[in-house]
Amino acid sequence: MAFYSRVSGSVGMITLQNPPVNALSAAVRQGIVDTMHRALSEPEVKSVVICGQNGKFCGGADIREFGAKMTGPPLVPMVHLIEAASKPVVAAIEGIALGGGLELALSCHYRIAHSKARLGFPEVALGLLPGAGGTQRLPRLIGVPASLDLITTGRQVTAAEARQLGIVDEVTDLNAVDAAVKFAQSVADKSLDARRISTYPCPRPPDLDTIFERAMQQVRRSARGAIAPGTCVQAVHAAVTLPYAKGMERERELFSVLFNSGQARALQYYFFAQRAVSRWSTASGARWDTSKPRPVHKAAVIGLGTMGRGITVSLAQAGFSVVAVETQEKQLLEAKQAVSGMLERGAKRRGVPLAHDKIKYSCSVQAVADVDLVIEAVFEDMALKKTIFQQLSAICKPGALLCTNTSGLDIDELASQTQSPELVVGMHFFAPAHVMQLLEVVYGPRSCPEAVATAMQMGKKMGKVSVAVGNCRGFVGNRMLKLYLEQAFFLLEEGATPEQVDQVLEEFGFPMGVFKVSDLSGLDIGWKVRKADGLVLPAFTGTSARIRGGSRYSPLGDLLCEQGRFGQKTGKGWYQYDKPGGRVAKPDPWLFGFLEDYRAQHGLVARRIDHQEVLERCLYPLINEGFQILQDGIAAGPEDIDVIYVLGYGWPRHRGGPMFYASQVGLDKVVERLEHYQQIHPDVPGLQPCRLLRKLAAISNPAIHKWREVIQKPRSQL
Ligand SMILES: CC/C=C\CC(=O)SCCNC(=O)CCNC(=O)[C@H](O)C(C)(C)COP(=O)(O)OP(=O)(O)OC[C@H]1O[C@@H](n2cnc3c(N)ncnc32)[C@H](O)[C@@H]1OP(=O)(O)O
Repeated sequence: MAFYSRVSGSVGMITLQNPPVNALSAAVRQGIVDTMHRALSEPEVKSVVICGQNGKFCGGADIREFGAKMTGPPLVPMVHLIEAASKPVVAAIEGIALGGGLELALSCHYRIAHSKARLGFPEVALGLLPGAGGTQRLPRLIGVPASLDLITTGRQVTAAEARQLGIVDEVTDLNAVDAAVKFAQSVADKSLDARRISTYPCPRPPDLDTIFERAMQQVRRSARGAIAPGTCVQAVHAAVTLPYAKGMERERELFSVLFNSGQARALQYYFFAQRAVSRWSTASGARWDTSKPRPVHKAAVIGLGTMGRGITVSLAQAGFSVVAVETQEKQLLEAKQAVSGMLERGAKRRGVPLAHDKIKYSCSVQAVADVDLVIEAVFEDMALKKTIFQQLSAICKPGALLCTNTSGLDIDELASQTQSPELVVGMHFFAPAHVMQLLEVVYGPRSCPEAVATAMQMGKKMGKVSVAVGNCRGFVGNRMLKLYLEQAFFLLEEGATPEQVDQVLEEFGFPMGVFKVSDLSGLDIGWKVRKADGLVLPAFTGTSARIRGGSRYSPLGDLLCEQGRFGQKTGKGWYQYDKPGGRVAKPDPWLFGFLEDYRAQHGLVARRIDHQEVLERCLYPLINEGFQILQDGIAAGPEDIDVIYVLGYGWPRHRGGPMFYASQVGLDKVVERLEHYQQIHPDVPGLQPCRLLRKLAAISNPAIHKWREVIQKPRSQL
């Protein structure tokens, strides 16, 4: 709602009230309309101030209402009512003015912002455009190039930048509402003719066509299939080329196209999913609201390879004191230099103070004796990790949390090396650890709720989105990835090429296809894991060369590694590069010959594989594994899986994540296609729809937020 009061006799004050961000719900819009009419009808009121309760002006349209039938007054007539008012209206912007909130502010005749306020049009991230006149008013106020930047990127600006751009009239360090009241009194008698932005002509730069062409090219490059950014460009174009009323009509048409698109639904689902994962729960019943994190002031990182360095930087930047340990003097020095460089670049980019003095480097593991939490980040070798955990258990003070950065090893096996297995959790960072936003927090069967809560909170403090997952091989992300990789290999055996598979996946919206990513990460990493698992056997031919444990296995990746083709680092992998370390992937004629020889050797006849099959074969087994993970209680809900895939594996955000995508495709269709492929390839693993997927498909594809009701009480696998 919005409530009305009178200040100093002559100022009508409208206060938005809808915690937590004063979003423009039906009740708030109704409240604004009613109180505006009241302010305009009271003769003593000479001017009006609009502000938000609890130091937040307005977070925009109420996204929770988007899926439901529209009630209450629409936004557009509401902003027109304000702009057309005969008394000056001043927006007092504290905290945030985002989306519809900024549109509300732009309909006011003046804007006063607190210095800490942030303003912007984040609609593009929800698959929308500013649909209450934002695309028509902003260019009239600040010009086309700056508007295109803000509207197509969703970038939020500080009050200082907003002042510089001309979005706000005044910035104050004091109370913005008091300042707005004073300001409103000072302009009470002033003419409003020059204050209604919709009446301004839209500035028309001479190189207009070039500006719009460049903007379109830019969004096409960065949007990877998302439709909202390009539509935002079209809406701003209407501001320049059409009179205001016609521009508003065009804005409405374009908004409606976006609003009704599957992309907007996916992005809005994702918005809430990313927030939902902080309300974690574990298979044993521990929960975010009943588990208290332990205080952590000082942390340690053991092992300063690529991952350890990134983790050290993240911890120091988050304000923790860090003890960084690498046992060899030479490696320690190298790591110190690398970490310093990363911190310097980070400080420059983010305009924050350097965090060098937060880190103490040591060659001795004894240096971690007094820390509150250790993150072991040595390479993926269970024997080595076990030794370190035995040492840590003996050295660390009682109550210290022992965490391992692993991409898939058994947390419980490590916990069993310590005297306090309840204090052991996994923290699976993604490379580069100081950049990637995702953290999988892995709880073992014995991890206590406080340990999980502490790791989750540490992740948040490091600026990460932490997702709590159960302990199993590969956890959530890599467990599902295995199925995706396997299918990609099988497709090569059957006649596809790496370029074809990658192209399909990139058209779907992944920044890179599976083979390009493998080349980037290094083919030897998976090879080492497969060797440790006993999957890499000496070369021999015949059907048994492609069978492991009764299922089909493709040794293609192993064969490439045997040739020393490890990907970008060696200049050759699934593609060729101009030099070792080169970045630009080019098709390699050698590989075509290699695949032909391989097929001939194994009696395989290449067939034409179409786009649809590549997509379904790569994605549906991965999705099926996601359902198996839910069935096993390893992830608490589909949102957890989707957030992991969007933030950790490049799944296109405008498709919501693999589980949301499946819900859009239709679960019955996913089951039907998996069964189809299973019939054709009965020996291929991962094609058999799991019980939960079948069950959900059978009850007519319930909406994703209803799945939890069907997922049986997670039975602890742990
Ligand atoms: C004709 C249509 C015209 C206009 C279209 C629009 O206006 S679309 C909406 C545009 N606004 C946004 O996109 C803002 C989205 N919100 C945010 O970016 C952040 O939430 C915000 C406001 C910067 C606050 O961030 P913070 O990190 O402090 O908190 P958090 O993100 O966890 O949010 C707190 C809870 O508020 C809920 N929430 C936030 N914004 C909205 C909103 N616009 N509508 C409804 N609810 C919103 C958010 O979901 C959190 O609640 P939770 O229960 O945890 O999910």
